[in-house]
Amino acid sequence: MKILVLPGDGIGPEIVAQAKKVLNKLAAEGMPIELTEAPLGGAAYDQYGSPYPEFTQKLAREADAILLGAVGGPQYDKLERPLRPERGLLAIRKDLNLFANLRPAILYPELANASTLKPEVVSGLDILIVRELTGDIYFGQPRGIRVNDNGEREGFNTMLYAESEIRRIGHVAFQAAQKRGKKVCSVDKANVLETTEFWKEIMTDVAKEYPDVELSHMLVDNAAMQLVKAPKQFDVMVTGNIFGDILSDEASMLTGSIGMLPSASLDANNKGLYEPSHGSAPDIAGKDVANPLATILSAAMLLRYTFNEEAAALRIENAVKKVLADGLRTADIYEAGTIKVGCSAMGDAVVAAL
Ligand SMILES: NC(=O)c1ccc[n+]([C@@H]2O[C@H](COP(=O)([O-])OP(=O)(O)OC[C@H]3O[C@@H](n4cnc5c(N)ncnc54)[C@H](O)[C@@H]3O)[C@@H](O)[C@H]2O)c1
Ligand SMILES: CC(C)[C@H](C(=O)O)[C@@H](O)C(=O)O
Ligand SMILES: [Mg+2]
Repeated sequence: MKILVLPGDGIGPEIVAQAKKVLNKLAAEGMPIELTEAPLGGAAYDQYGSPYPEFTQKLAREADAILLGAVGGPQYDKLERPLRPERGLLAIRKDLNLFANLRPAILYPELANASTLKPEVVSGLDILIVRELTGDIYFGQPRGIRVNDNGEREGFNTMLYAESEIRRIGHVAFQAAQKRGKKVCSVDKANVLETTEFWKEIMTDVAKEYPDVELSHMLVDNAAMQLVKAPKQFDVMVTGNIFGDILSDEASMLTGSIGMLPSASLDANNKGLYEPSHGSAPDIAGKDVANPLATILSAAMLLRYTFNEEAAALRIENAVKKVLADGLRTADIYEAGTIKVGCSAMGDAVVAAL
């Protein structure tokens, strides 16, 4: 079980250290886990002058799975675009063909009051957002900033999806729905954008292969509204790269905090990169206050999806439930009557609960 660890920037090293404690505990019990480490993002730029250097690329290609913290920070925002940390993340996703991004938004009952929604609206929430991750306006060419014919500067990007890209993410979504609530909601902006009108057409076609799954379509603006109005109407949501980015951050708050939302980014063979859905949180970096649970839950997804270690994954998820039931909370999910702990203490508590 070759796992490459990419701590990244900001809170990345702090939260990844907690997930490593969990994996090391399983390794000490005999699971054949081998951890290696490399830089990605700003940390890689500082060391190698590139956000996705060859050193990291070689290890990433060799690994079975990758655990990432987060990348980015204001100190890198003035770099030329290709050198920015976020480009390193996009590059590794593309390089490894990690097109299927699974972002489960699950409300743990202990966090019902931490959710921004009323308990009756959100209790029992369990949505899986399936976000296409290697296409769309994130990668479409041409792109850039140029001077137009009127001599004025303009920025431009291209929203692009090939039929094969839509089909393969569609299959991921429908197959996930078959194992869950048997509903897929495909989110588009087909009333305005040809790319997503095409998306809708292809999704409708893919659905014919899954007669046991109900397909619905929703415009993205309405979907954003419905997520906060009545989120339990959703089972699996499938959408493109940019809409999925935005809707998954929105969905995270229904679960109490962005610090609770893990993710898996998979290729066609379940090689995967696993990371919390949040960023490097520069505002709280280095203070030992970040919530490491999204990263720890990402390690559980890693064991489940890449290694088929369902029992170990469940054990980690149950350990997280136990520490929440014991009342432990990082600052982002703290409420009166619970016990506030730091990032590292939360990691230790999860290991103890294992
Ligand atoms: N996958 C990634 O690596 C990733 C994802 C999103 C943003 N980013 C990058 O991160 C940097 C900061 O972006 P941002 O501020 O827009 O988003 P962010 O997700 O880093 O932070 C948004 C807010 O959520 C809080 N937060 C995030 N994670 C938390 C955690 N685990 N525990 C407690 N609070 C947490 C932060 O303190 C901040 O207030 C940018 O450079 C951005 O490009 C990286
Ligand atoms: C940092 C950025 C490139 C990234 C994205 O937009 O995909 C992040 O927001 C995410 O959600 O993983
Ligand atoms: Mg995002």
